[in-house]
Amino acid sequence: MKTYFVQIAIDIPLFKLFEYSWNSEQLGQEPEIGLIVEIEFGKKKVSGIVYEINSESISKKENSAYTIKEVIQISPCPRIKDAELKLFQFASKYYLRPIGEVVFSSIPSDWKKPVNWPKLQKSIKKKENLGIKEAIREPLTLTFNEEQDKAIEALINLSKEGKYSITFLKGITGSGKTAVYLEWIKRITEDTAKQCLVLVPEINLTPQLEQTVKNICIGKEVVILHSNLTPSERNYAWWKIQNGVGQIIVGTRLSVFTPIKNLSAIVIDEEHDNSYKQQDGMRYSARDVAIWRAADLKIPVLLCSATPSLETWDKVLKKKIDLLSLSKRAKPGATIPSIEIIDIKNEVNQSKFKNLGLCDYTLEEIKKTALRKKQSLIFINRRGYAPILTCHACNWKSECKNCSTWQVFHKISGKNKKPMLQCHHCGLIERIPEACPECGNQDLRHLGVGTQSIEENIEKTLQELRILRIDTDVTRSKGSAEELFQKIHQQEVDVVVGTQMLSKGHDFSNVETVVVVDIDKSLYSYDFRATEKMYAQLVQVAGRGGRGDNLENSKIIIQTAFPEHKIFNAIKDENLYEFYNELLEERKIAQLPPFSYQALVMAESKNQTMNEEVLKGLKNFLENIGNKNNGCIIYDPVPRSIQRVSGVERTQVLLESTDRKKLQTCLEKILDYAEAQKSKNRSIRIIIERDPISF
Ligand SMILES: Nc1ncnc2c1ncn2[C@@H]1O[C@H](COP(=O)(O)OP(=O)(O)OP(=O)(O)O)[C@@H](O)[C@H]1O
Ligand SMILES: [Zn+2]
Repeated sequence: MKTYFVQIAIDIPLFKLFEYSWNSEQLGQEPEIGLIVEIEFGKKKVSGIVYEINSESISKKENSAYTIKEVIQISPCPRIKDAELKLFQFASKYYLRPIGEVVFSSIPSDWKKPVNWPKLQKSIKKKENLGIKEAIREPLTLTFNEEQDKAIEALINLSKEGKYSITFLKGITGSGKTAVYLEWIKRITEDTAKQCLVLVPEINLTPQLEQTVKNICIGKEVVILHSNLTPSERNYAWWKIQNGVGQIIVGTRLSVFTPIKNLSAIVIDEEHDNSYKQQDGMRYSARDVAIWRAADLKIPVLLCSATPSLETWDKVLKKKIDLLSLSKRAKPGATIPSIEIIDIKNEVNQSKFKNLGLCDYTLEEIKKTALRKKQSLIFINRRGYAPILTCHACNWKSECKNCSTWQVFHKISGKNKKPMLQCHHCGLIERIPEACPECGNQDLRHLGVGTQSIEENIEKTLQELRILRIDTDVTRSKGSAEELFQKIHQQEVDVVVGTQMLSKGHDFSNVETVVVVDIDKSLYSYDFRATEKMYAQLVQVAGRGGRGDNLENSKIIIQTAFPEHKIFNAIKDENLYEFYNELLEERKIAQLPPFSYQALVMAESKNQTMNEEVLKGLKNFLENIGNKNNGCIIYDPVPRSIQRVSGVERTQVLLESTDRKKLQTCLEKILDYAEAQKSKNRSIRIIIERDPISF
């Protein structure tokens, strides 16, 4: 046995591998790419992954005084397999992040410290010995309708072919998409060697889905993966998946990187959902990574939604993605709610409406719904009591000290449930001033509505009703969201007020009336995706109504001052064809995604001018290396839409190209520039983001 030199990737933000020597005799085996090992880095003992093997040292050649440290030991982690290494390499290159960071994002973080290894192994053994006592379940068997049958058959044929395919299952809300893909997965996993990955957008969606998966796929080991698991839960889940024991994996975006022994199919539920996009660290899209992974493994991938992203829909139209459709609600007795657009133009200036945020008609309908023993759901995308506190005399506003945004007025805040001002960006919490900090006037007023004020208004006006509020302020502790959703399922409440947490995926059986308030700002937004996002949100929210028996009065009430906006016609018949064609046409004319590819280069520091200088330098840099017009448009530096967060000034440059490869080449050059800037000036952070969805 001999000595080798291995290049190791570590979880640090440096685009560099580190050389160590490998004493095969001492380590008991020859080196292999993908092994996780213990090394000394600086003075710390850390985990690293073997990424390259050489028989001679590279660093010694360059610098003979260099002493090369030895790999200390091999971890008990299974070796990262070639297919996964390829996946990590792709993500590292495409999203321009160091490989070590990508690899270690796929492993529970406790494994990063070698001192933990024995403890982690012990905990896995303990859990294995304990065995899981799964409750005995009544299998949920559905008689599928014709469309569902057709979709299932088509999918089964695809998985039999054993090659890459990409299919979009378009189904109106409640049309039984979940039932279809679960039946498919159940059939695939009848072969006990096979594993399937189901990606879901939100953590709070998984409890109900977990039960449904277990009731349909009886006897299969279902593993749930999301960021709210305890470290020991995550560790065991990851272990089971790697070893092929967990056959069905239901997880949020991070699970897309999990090593899976025999991955045979991927489902991306609610594929349009923005939470598939990671917005910090490695800014990846789990949907796009999942599709790449499926193509690489030559397995089928299924995207599902009632409201596809325009990117996906464009590919459907171009026949790059196959289409399967479900056009009816699946449950016998379920209805499609009627849509009522309520014009509030005449009411917005009336003090009654201003105080309540709800018009008389809406209140009346909520009351009638409760009298019929049905539930109402009020959707407002803003938590807190009111978005701004203001002084009537001098026009002072509750601006955050650290950010270029307003602090939100919370009437109930923290454990003591006291009124406070909260910044939703930096988290700054302050007492409500007794008088205006500028002019001393004591008459401070709040502007606009939030979940808390709507809740309070209904409590006051419809006293006999039982009300529940669901937003992240009340669901912060683990498991509490689940408890609250149970209250809705068990008919313990008449009216639910909540944020978008309410809108996705929930299968409520007694919601008759759905009310949507305060959406007008998003209808005319600078964000070119605003209409698409709003459409998806409205259809999803509307889709929570009329899902059970005896809900023929089911209706969706949308309060708006712009009833003529084209979005409302599109929602009325859940017919997206025409509406999407129109949106695509607009994007085509403006050469916006999906007709071009975008990236952001962002600079963050305490100094806006410095940010701009550095970003301006970027253009010169590209010109100097002869890259001026390499098929990319590079726009001028501008402040981000929220310019300052936590005292940090944020500036961006947008890059656009109709050619993905050209954009990639350009970004790789920019990465060199960013790295050079970083070593010159430590007070500035440069971030590159592919395919951004918010600006
Ligand atoms: N063939 C069927 N017969 C009876 N009930 C069905 C059938 N298919 C699905 N269902 C039921 O209809 C309800 C909605 O189905 P599912 O959740 O699969 O729809 P979905 O299209 O995924 O909905 P959404 O997009 O709104 O989340 C569920 O309660 C499900 O059990
Ligand atoms: Zn702030």
